[in-house]
Amino acid sequence: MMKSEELFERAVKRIPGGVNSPVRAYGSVEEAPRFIQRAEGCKVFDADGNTYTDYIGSWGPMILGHNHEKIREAVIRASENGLSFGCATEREVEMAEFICERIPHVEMIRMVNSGTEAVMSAIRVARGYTGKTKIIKFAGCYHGHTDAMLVSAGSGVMTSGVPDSAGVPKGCTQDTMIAVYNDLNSVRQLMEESRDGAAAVIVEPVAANMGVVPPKEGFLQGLRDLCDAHGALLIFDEVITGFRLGFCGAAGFYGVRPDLVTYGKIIGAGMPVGAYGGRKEIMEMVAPAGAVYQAGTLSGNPVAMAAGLVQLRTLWEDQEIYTRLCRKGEMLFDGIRKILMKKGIEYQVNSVASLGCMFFTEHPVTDYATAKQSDTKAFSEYFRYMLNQGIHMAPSQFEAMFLSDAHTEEEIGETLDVIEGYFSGI
Ligand SMILES: N[C@H](C=O)CCC(=O)O
Repeated sequence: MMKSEELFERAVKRIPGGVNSPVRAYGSVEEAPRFIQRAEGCKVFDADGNTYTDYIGSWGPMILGHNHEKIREAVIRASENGLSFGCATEREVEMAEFICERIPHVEMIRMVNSGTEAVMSAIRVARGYTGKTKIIKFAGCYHGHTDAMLVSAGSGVMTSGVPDSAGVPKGCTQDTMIAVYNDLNSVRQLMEESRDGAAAVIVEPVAANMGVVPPKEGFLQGLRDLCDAHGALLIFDEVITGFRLGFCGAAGFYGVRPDLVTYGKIIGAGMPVGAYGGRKEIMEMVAPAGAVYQAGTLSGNPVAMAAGLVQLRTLWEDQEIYTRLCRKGEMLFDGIRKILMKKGIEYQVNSVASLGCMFFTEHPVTDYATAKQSDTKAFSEYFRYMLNQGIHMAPSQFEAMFLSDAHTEEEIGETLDVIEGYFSGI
């Protein structure tokens, strides 16, 4: 028996489904996921001694690659002074200054512990600021597992085929309105239909939790205009795109300014961190400055801040990283497109810079409904083949492939050879 199987046998007895997040499961409690022991650069190493080229990247934060020397050293140094104080520290101020002085739409920021918390808090602030309750979200976008956002959600919720979640009272979701991604009319209609209007529109500016679905030309600006016309705030959930598409995230990449932005794991270079920020007059609503309550013992944790600051400084000081990431994205995703074309297969490849995915469908994927047309059985076969050939990807059709600065052209080329091998065999 493989070590991963042994570990999984133990895990399922004590951890629901044997995993601490559903997206780590390989589809059933019968199949053990590979248990990862360590990672370096773009490689992960499992408990059975296998090495993989990794395209999960801890679901996004490993922009510089795994176990980056400077980040590791910062964590070790910071931890020598203690792990958590639950009190104000200089590093939190450095982090807030570093971000606010470089990202024009973030005038004030509050650290939290995850993207889920960041979204939950941003929504509360939007409601407090506007005095309205309705929130518009898009089918297939995933904003963490807070009750109000578990409606037509992407990521693991979409993979499970159960779009909402048991245990969420109707009262928690009755003010969440669902629009169609890339369809401004659906947003306009919801805004016009709701009596008091919406407090906010929240969107993944590049949807990356129903596979990768880029915004159509004008979609994000259209949301900005609709929000302005109807007195709603625009919230960009940049948990995946923030500091990845460019230092200013999707807002900078597409030139659209949100009122609030949410960040996640990237700010902590993989440590458990989240943050939300935006216009000063809105953020000043947050306690203790204002009347919107939000708190957290571990928020702004000194070790996480130390790790995150090194990652953000490195990204800021060497912005060529973004050019390299784009080049690698082109190499991988255009490479897949070429293979498919050569083989006469009409699957869709969607990508933006270092994010992308292949949909197992012939129809263009622009929203939740079209993403769901993908043949998930065929994807699962492909996933298993890739894994056995040393390519580590999310086990779901509805997640992104993440590139890092540590992926070399050689490794991307090897990945393309494996993909070509798969499509030569079917
Ligand atoms: N797609 C999710 C967030 O980015 C995957 C992470 C998780 O739910 O564990």
